[in-house]
Amino acid sequence: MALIEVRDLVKKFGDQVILNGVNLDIYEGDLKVVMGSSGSGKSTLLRCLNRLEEPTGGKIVFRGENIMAADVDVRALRQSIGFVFQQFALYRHLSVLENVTLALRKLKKLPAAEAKDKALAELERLNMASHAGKYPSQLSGGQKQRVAIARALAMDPAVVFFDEPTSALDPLMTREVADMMNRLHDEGVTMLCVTHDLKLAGQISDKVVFLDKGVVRAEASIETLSQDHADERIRAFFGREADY
Ligand SMILES: Nc1ncnc2c1ncn2[C@@H]1O[C@H](COP(=O)(O)OP(=O)(O)OP(=O)(O)O)[C@@H](O)[C@H]1O
Repeated sequence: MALIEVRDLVKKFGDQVILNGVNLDIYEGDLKVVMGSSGSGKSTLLRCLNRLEEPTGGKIVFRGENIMAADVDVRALRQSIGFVFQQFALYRHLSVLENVTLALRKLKKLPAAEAKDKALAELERLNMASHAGKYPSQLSGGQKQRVAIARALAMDPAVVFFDEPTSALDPLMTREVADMMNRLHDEGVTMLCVTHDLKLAGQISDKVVFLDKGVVRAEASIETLSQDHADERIRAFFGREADY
């Protein structure tokens, strides 16, 4: 059984149809990448999956539970989904360690010492423990993103969502984040990443989902999508300067 099953998902804003029947399965251990042109609804899809947006129709089943049901525990749902954003979303006035500890104290209600140990272990996992006492302004973009990933993982989520995690990063730092995501994939962490960064997609995933005009148009390797796909528009989209 898939960890997340998306069936015929529809999302409209007024009479603008953004998602028009999306079908997608995410299995435990997947590192799945969703690509699509700007405005194709990638972020909206992620936001429907953790109920930050109210879907207009269709079905989302998460760990066997219909999360569109009226009585779903949205707080618990959000706690089981880690989120990593383009702009890192770290608190500037808190140290790296405090940034990772905060949610463990506030949401998981861990005692201070336990929260600190857990946070340090996650920072260690992301090769960031030696930076624990620094502030975000003292870190490179790639390092900030690794702290954001450590913070997401510290909550022991069932899946981590990434929304354009490398948009603010140069190619070297993108590689750094991609390497880390690959390592987490090897460790069995389930991840769903939306991006328009072909480099990142090529570095982290052998299967890419193409979202176009509100539906999943194709799911295949970038090589297949760029070279062999029958739809010329898909070949053109994935055939862009792909020097990954
Ligand atoms: N709260 C909202 N109200 C109205 N329209 C919205 C809202 N959120 C998103 N949209 C519209 O939905 C469409 C899809 O937006 P979304 O951010 O999901 O696309 P995207 O594929 O993630 O784009 P990008 O790659 O540019 O981030 C856009 O046309 C956007 O203007």
